[in-house]
Formats: sequence, structure tokens, C-alpha cells
Amino acid sequence: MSAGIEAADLAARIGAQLLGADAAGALLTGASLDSRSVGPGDLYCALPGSRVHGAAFAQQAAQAGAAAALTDAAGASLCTDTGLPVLLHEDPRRASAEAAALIHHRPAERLRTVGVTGTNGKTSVTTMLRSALLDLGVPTGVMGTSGTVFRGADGTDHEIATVRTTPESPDVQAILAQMARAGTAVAAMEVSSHAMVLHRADAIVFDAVCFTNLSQDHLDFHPTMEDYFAAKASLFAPEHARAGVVCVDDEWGRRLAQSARIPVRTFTTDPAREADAVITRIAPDGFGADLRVRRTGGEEISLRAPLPGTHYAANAVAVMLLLEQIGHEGAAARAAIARAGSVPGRMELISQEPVLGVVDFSHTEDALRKALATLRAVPSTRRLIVVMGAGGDRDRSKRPAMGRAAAELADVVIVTDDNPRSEDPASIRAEVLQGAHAAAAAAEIHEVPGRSDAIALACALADESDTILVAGKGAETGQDVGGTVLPFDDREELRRRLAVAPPADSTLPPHPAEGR
Ligand SMILES: CC(=O)N[C@H]1[C@@H](OP(=O)(O)OP(=O)(O)OC[C@H]2O[C@@H](n3ccc(=O)[nH]c3=O)[C@H](O)[C@@H]2O)O[C@H](CO)[C@@H](O)[C@@H]1O[C@H](C)C(=O)N[C@@H](C)C(=O)N[C@H](CCC(=O)O)C(=O)O
Ligand SMILES: Nc1ncnc2c1ncn2[C@@H]1O[C@H](COP(=O)(O)OP(=O)(O)OP(=O)(O)O)[C@@H](O)[C@H]1O
Ligand SMILES: N[C@H](CCC[C@H](N)C(=O)O)C(=O)O
Ligand SMILES: [Mg+2]
Repeated sequence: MSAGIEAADLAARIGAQLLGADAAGALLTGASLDSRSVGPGDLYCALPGSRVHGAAFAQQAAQAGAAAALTDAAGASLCTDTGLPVLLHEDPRRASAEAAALIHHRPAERLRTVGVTGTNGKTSVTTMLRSALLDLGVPTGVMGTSGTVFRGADGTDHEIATVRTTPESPDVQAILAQMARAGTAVAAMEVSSHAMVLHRADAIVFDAVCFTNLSQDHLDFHPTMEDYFAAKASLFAPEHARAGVVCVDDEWGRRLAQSARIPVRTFTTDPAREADAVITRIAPDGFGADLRVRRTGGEEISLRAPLPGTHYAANAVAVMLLLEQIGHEGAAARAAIARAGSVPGRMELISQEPVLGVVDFSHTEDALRKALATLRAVPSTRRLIVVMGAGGDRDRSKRPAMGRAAAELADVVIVTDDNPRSEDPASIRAEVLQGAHAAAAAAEIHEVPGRSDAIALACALADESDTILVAGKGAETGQDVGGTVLPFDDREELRRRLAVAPPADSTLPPHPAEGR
């Protein structure tokens, strides 16, 4: 089905006023809210931003072939000046999702959709879900931090290089349309809190949604944890989803289970708690774990988590419950989870001996604590060495908390850089170090500017039976310094320093390389 709707029809359906002579018949075949990616026939969504009004770029969008603009009163004159037909709406950001859905003929209704939210675990759960569904023979796509990949009905894999955890709504709708056209049966996507506030995942009623957990992050964008929670919780409403799965390990999840306006099933890693699925036993096995799970009614089932730690046990159960909600139940679905394999850059095993080397995307205090506690529990671990830092132009208040967590749980902490972006790397390190030094712990603390040198120091300090965790960047392939992204991959760097051979090809089509 090819995209397209006439401007007058679109304006009527989104409740916009249409301005411009001869505007009614303009055919809109795509949409974009960034003038730099507008193509011929697109609706340019000129939105008010935090820095500038998108209408300032309407001329550029018109030159690139836009067929109309969607904007608010503040952007109207700049848009009409271009001569383009203008759809005037009081909330153009919200309207752009609905407009893009209409232009693409509501793609979310042409496949099954799963949305995963929570501070940590979104990429892990969507990736594990994709692996399990592919194993079950279901052509599946994922959209998230690691980019977008999807399998068509003919078995062909496609890749789209998306950058955000949740792309902008016109991109989300265009990608879902591509998936639907290719015959993808299930689309699993990460839904960030930014996405909920900025209406990126509007105009989708997910068949199933999942809440993994909430802990401190993004307090640069959200004024309070309550606001951050409210953004994520808003996904659990009939206009966004039909059914949900909620981890009730933390207080936020318990509140969500009570307040959700859609039916939800709950799960927990705490055997003392009540839930629809309770993990009663986690038996580490290799670099994964065998789980026992108690279901409603008391039935006990077995499930394999492909990665270690209580958090990956929780993720495996989340995947099991999501599969149930989209019609894949029982032993076959559980066997597919067991075969799911690993998640790039998440507790990724780089070497096993003489040093256990692991790369993980822990970039919050909670994730760092989980990763360090998991590695501490590995019987072969003698000393635990962590290389970590915190991102620039992101929540500053998490930096000391991350430093403190590292110093409390590791024996050696090497504080280094992690995408300083526009900030001074030394001042970011100072904030992390302040937390590390404040910890009531005896950890040895080093500051090493330059991530490559930091990883080198970790490898030099490691003796036989020590464990190295390189935290924060996971599968990222670049280091953003002052807006320039320099090639950098923790996994390659650690492999090189430990003189480990790169892994054999995975059987799954790879995710596109993560940007930053
Ligand atoms: C904080 C945040 O999310 N800001 C988003 C917001 O930017 P803004 O309001 O500052 O936009 P602006 O720079 O004032 O520009 C106004 C408008 O002009 C447009 N523009 C601007 C310049 C130009 O040349 N042409 C053009 O059309 C912009 O696309 C925008 O629509 O609206 C823009 C699009 O309208 C988004 O691209 C932008 O995301 C920026 C890039 C961003 O970095 N977001 C990150 C923090 C983010 O979304 N992260 C979450 C993290 C998830 C997680 O970790 O859980 C994610 O989902 O990825
Ligand atoms: N269920 C979980 N609970 C807590 N921590 C987790 C969980 N799952 C994964 N983690 C930790 O969080 C890190 C990030 O995981 P993942 O990439 O899956 O999260 P995300 O929600 O997609 O993050 P982002 O917001 O950056 O997209 C992992 O490397 C791991 O350390
Ligand atoms: N989705 C997260 C990723 C953070 C990754 C970390 N390496 C950093 O740069 O802070 C964010 O944009 O906040
Ligand atoms: Mg993610």
C-alpha cells in the first residue's frame, strides 16, 4: 500500500485548519519534523522546540520538496511565507504523530506491536523478544537504542540506522509502514520517557506493553522522579496499549500495577512478593541462569535466562509474559527464550580466562549496581575492576551516585570518559569521583582521561582470576567529544588489550552499529 493523503482530508482528520489557496489537493506521501530530512511530498512538521521554532526552517523544507507544513499559531506566518499549504493546529507535535499515521495508512494496525518502557532493560527485553520470536518462525522487527532491524515474510532482514531510543513520530510511523509492507508480523519497540512526553509513540495502540523498572536517570529532562514516572506510566492507558506486563520489584512498578488503566500481569524476582509470575529460584549456569517461576495457581515452571543476574532473570520473565500476551504460550515459547542468546553490549562476555572481561551498558546507578553485584557473585571473581564514567549533556545528578555505587561494589574503580559531548570531560570525571571518594569503602580509585588508556590500565592491573567490567557504552561504536563522534568500541578495545580473538559470526542478523 503506497502512502498518501490529500491535505484537505488530512486537515479534517487531525482537526487542523488548512491555510493557502489551492492547498486542498496537495498530496502528502511522507512526513518529517526535521527540515534536514524532508523529501519530496513530505508534510514538514514545524514544531516549537526548546531552542528554536521549527518554522524557522520551513523555507529549507519547502526547497527540499515539502508538499505542506503543519505548525501552530507561532509558526504560521513563517510557514505561509513559503507558499506551502499550511495545516494549523494548536498542538502540532501531538498532531504530527496522527498525521504521519494517516499518511502511512495506520501501519501499527497492520502488524502486532509491543512497547517496552522503564529506565533499564528496554533494549534487552526487545532484543530477547525478537530472538525468541525469530526462533519461533515469526518475522519480527525491533526499534530502539541499537537501531532498527526487521525480518520480512520472505525471510529477508532489513536494517534502518535510527539514532534515538525512540525515533520521532513520523519516523516511527514510516518504519512501521516499511515493516508492515515487508510482512513483518511483530514490531517490538523501546518507548523512552522522552517519547511519551514528545508524542513519539502516539497513534499506536500496542498489543502489549512492558514496564521494567524506574530509577534515577534523565533528571535533566524531567523535573522530578514523579514526572519521569508519570511519563512512563502514561503508556499504560487504553489510547496507547491493550494489555501490559509490569515488574513489581520496585515501588514504582507496584504503583503502576495499581494505577494502570489497562489489564496488567505482574512479575517479580522477590519470592516473598505476590505477582502473576514469581521467580522463586535463580540457579546460575554458565553465563546465564536456570529459573523456577511460580505462576498464578501455584504451577512451577522452568525458564532459562540467557544472561546472568536477577535483572536478566526479570528480563527473561518479561519476555515470557509479553510472548503470552501476543499469543505464544507454553513450553515452545520458553524453549525459544532459552535459545535467545545474548544481547550486544549487555553483560557481553569478552573473555573468560585468565581474566573475566565483560562489557555492559550500565549508565545509571541502578544498572551499575546490578552489573557489579552480578559479577561479584561469579565464583571465579577475585578482585572486581570497573572502568566507568558518565555522559555529558545528560542528567548531572546521577554522576556522584554512579561513582559511589562503583566504589561501594568494586575493588578498583577507574573513572574515565563516556561521551562528554559538549561538556568538559575533566569536570564530568570530577563529579563522578566526588561520589566515589565519598563512599564508605576501601576501593582503589583512579582517574584516567581517555577511555582507551582507562581500559589499558584495567587490563594492566588485572591478575589471574580478576574480573573487569567496562561499563556505560555497551555496543556503542563512537565516543562523542565536543560533537565529533570518534570511532570507539569498548568491546574491541577490551578484546585488543586482553589479546582475545573476535567472536565467530552470530547466527542472528546483527543490529546496526549503535551510534552514541
Ligand atoms: C530533549 C529532547 O528530547 N529534545 C528533542 C526536541 O528538541 P528541541 O525541542 O530542543 O528542538 P530544537 O532544537 O529547539 O528544534 C526545534 C525543531 O526544529 C527542527 N529543526 C532544527 C534544526 C534544523 O536545521 N531543522 C529543523 O527542522 C527540529 O527537528 C525540532 O523539531 O525535539 C527534537 C525534534 O523535534 C528532538 O530531536 C530532540 O531530541 C534530541 C535530539 C535528543 O537528544 N533527545 C534525547 C535526549 C532523547 O530523546 N533521548 C531519549 C533517551 C532514551 C533513554 O535513554 O531512555 C531517546 O528516546 O532517545
Ligand atoms: N531489568 C533490568 N533492571 C535493571 N537493570 C537492568 C535491567 N536490564 C538491564 N539492565 C542494566 O541496564 C543496562 C542497560 O540495559 P538496556 O540497554 O537493556 O536498557 P535500556 O532501557 O534500553 O537503556 P536506554 O534507556 O539507554 O535505552 C544493562 O547493560 C544492564 O546493566
Ligand atoms: N539512552 C541513553 C544512553 C546513555 C549512554 C551513555 N554512554 C551516555 O552517553 O551517557 C541516553 O541518551 O541518556
Ligand atoms: Mg535502550
